[in-house]
Amino acid sequence: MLEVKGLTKRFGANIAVDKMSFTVDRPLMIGIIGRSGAGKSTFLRMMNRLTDASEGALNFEGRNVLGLSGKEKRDWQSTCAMIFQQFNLVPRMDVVSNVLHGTLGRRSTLATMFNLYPEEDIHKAIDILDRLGIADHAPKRAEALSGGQQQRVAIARALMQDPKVILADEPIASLDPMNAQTVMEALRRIHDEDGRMVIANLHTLDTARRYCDRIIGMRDGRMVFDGTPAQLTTGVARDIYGAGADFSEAATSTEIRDHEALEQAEMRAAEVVI
Ligand SMILES: Nc1ncnc2c1ncn2[C@@H]1O[C@H](COP(=O)(O)OP(=O)(O)OP(=O)(O)O)[C@@H](O)[C@H]1O
Repeated sequence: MLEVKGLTKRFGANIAVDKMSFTVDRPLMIGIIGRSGAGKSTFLRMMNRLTDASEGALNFEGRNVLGLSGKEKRDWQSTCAMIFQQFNLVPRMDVVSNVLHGTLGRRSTLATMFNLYPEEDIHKAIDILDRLGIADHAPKRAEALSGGQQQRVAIARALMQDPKVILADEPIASLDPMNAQTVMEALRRIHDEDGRMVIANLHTLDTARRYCDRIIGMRDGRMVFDGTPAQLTTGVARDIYGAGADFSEAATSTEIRDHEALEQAEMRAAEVVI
C-alpha cells in the first residue's frame, strides 16, 4: 500500500535523505529511529508534502503522492495526518475547538470565521476525546492540560480527518515517561482498532521496540536498517547510532549525544594537559 523508491532530499550540498526505499503491504505501526539529523523529520515532511522531494517516488495505494497539487494535495494531507513534538494546538482555545480545527479543510471560510461547526462534528469530536480518555477536559483551554493530554488532543484533531496514515514526528520527546506511555498506547490502539498506519519518529530505542511492528533505522540520510524489533540487535543499534562498544540496549539518541559531548570534553581536556 506504501511504496517509497529512491526518495531523496537535498538542501544545497547537504543530502538530508539519500535514496530511501521501502515498501509496506499492510497498515503497520512503523518506528523510525536514528540520531539527530539522520533525516527522520525530512522523510515525514516529504511524505506529508510539507517539503518537496528532490528525487524519487512515493506511492500510496497506487497514487503518485509526489505528483499531487492543489486540492488533491490538500486531500492527501488530510489522509496522512501529522502530529508534532510541540502539539501545535491553539493554547488559549478550548480543547473541543482545537479538535474541530481538524475539519478546517472541508469547511467554508464563513463557517470558519464564525466558528460554526455542524452538530455531528461536535459529537464526533467529543466521541474521539472520550475514546482517548480526555472528554472531561473538552471545555478547558488547551494550555491548562498536561503535555500528554495536549498530545492526545492533537491526536484527536488528526482523527477528525479520518486519516489512513498518522505521521508522528517525535510525539513523546517533550513528555515525561508516564505521559509518553499514555500517548504511545493511544497511537498503538488507534492502529490496532482502526487499522490506520502509524509512522512515528522516535527518540528512544525501547519505545520503538515496545510499540512498533517494524523499525527503520536511519543514519546520515540513509536507511541502514529495516526489520522487526527482534532483528534490532544491540550491534545493529550501535551501527544506526554510530556509537561505541559501550553502547547499551536502553541507550537513546539523547544519551548518545551526551556521551559524545562528554568524550569531546575529555579529549579537549587531554589536549590541554599535553
Ligand atoms: N529546511 C532545512 N534547510 C536546510 N537543511 C535542513 C532543513 N531541514 C533539515 N535540514 C538538514 O537535513 C538533515 C536532516 O534533518 P532532519 O531534521 O530530517 O533530521 P532528524 O533525524 O529528524 O533529526 P532530529 O531528531 O534532530 O529532528 C540535517 O542535516 C538538517 O540540518
